[in-house]
Amino acid sequence: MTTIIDGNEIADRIRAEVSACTETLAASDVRPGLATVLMSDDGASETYVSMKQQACEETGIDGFHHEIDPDEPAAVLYDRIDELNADPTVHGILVQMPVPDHVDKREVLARIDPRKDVDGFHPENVGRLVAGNARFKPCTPHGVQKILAAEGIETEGKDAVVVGRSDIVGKPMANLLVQYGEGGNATTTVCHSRTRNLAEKTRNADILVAAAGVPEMIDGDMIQEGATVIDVGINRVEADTEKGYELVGDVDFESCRETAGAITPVPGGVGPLTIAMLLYNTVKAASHQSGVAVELP
Ligand SMILES: Nc1nc(=O)c2c([nH]1)NC[C@@H]1CN(c3ccc(C(=O)N[C@@H](CCC(=O)O)C(=O)O)cc3)C=[N+]21
Repeated sequence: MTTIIDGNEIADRIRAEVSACTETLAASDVRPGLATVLMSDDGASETYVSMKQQACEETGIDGFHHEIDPDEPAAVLYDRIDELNADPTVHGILVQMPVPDHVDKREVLARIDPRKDVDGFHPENVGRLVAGNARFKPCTPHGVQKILAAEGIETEGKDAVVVGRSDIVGKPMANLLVQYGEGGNATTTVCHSRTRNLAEKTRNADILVAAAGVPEMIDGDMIQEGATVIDVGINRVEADTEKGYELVGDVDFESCRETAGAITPVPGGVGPLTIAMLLYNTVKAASHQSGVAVELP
């Protein structure tokens, strides 16, 4: 029997734990604050940012939302980041990606105070993660680790294959899987657009993480019987629905569901965990900055 992993349920449990932490902080008059900055007209980005703000409200986190017209010069965004860095009510800062072409993405990531970098994308935090001393684990890969733990899926000694090498998912995911300790110790392979004989690699995976951003690229004959299949892809594809699109993952769910031992759906799989781990990192940031201890799992 294939397990269809319920990401919403796992995320709800983590959100309850985060709420307990915000109560602990509130008892010391600390209210965690998360600033989100959107410099884009993209509909999907708007949806995701508003979901993050909603999630903050539900867990006792102050959400501060900032919108910058995508036609403004890059300096407007840089100045806003400087202001948020200096604002003591803001413990976490998230600049929604992608930013417009005339904005230097690397400058954005490097400019955020690394102690407020709840995405974990600042070079200092990337370095710490790789060194096995993470401050903030990037939300999506951290969420995948939480899914594996919640489902009792051991990673130690397993063959893990990550498809995709992005800075926000593929690279940190592979790093976490290969590291010493819980949720790590896997023999990890990273595949990407230049990989030869991809199916040969993916068929070797006990744990397959699909994060290439290519709709339904992983099909049933590319996976091993009983594999754990984690689908990080969230692709809007045109469809005859009310909204004019539907969400599909990087995994062809129907063709994989029989063969897989466990599989995450899209939506309702990894996505909700990404948001839960953002709340988690925000509470962690507030705890560090205020010196009030919390017990995050
Ligand atoms: N600095 C930055 N940090 C991010 O974490 C970040 C970002 N930029 N840019 C865009 C991506 C995308 N992202 C998602 C988070 C949750 C869902 C999510 O919860 N999805 C729901 C469905 C949502 C829907 O219905 O559209 C699900 O999968 O069940 C999706 C996408 C965070 N991102």
